[in-house]
Amino acid sequence: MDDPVAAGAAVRLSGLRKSFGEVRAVRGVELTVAPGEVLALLGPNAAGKTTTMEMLLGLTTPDAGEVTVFGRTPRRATAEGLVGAMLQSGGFLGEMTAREIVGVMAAQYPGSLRVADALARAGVEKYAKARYGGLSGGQKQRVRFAAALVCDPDLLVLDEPTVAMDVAARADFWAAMREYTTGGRTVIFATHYLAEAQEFADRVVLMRHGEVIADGSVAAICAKVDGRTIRANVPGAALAELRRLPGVGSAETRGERAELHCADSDAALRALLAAWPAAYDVSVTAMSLEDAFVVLTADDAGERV
Ligand SMILES: Nc1ncnc2c1ncn2[C@@H]1O[C@H](COP(=O)(O)OP(=O)(O)OP(=O)(O)O)[C@@H](O)[C@H]1O
Repeated sequence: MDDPVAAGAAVRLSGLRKSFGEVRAVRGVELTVAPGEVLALLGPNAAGKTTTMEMLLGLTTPDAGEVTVFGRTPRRATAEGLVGAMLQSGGFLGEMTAREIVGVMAAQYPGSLRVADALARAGVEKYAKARYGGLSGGQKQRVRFAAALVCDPDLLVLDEPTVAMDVAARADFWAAMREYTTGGRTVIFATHYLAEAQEFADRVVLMRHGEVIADGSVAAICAKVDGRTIRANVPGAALAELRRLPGVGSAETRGERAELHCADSDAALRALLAAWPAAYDVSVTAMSLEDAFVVLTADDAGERV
């Protein structure tokens, strides 16, 4: 490994491929993650995010390509306690308590946190003695977070970590994550909550059909998509008519509420108001990560990226 960035990387994925029968889940992913980066892995359902993470953790064997985690094989990095993971699949025995689960994890790694600290960081103390099987979905997620944290890993890999958490639990979770990353530790998380990526990630990697289609800061990803978004209530307008307006790249409607992604929002706005003078509640905004996501992952978007 001659490249010093790659040599010191937290994670390096090169030429990674994985198929399940006819399904080409991951098609040649290249990714180098520096220590200390907080990276959000985004993409629509079936984009290949979970499969990529499972290969990164050594849980799935790639058909081709190479994975290193802190210069080691994924299994070795995990065995050394360098990696903590929270995945969608797999759970814990329902009869065990959170304290027992986290205790079992801690016993495997010499440099682990105290069990009570991991439970506190994940906000689990109140139900630490309750059976895992009797907890709610969001509570189970917190226990899984405590189990991922307890080995005090340098890299956390989290697949949709806040799914099933309520608003307060999500806020607690991200506060704990901020504390964890302050020391320069690395996080890779997949999410469908784009606001979480926008707020917490230094870097966003967008996958679609098993490939990385965009990689950069939130600002850089948004800048990949030219233009602005016009939102307006447009009584009587058909979607096809809106899509044909000058300057409009793509459009969606919900009832009379229209959302137009525009390369030239000035031209689009003039034409919109000329055609439908009764349009109201009009706003024109720069691209958000969510807008960019919609445009970049649309099925005809392959040529734009
Ligand atoms: N064990 C498996 N057996 C067969 N097909 C699989 C398996 N795991 C994943 N796939 C397929 O690979 C593709 C990618 O799935 P993956 O779970 O990696 O996507 P994802 O981006 O994580 O999706 P989601 O956002 O829905 O979690 C999908 O078409 C999925 O059906």
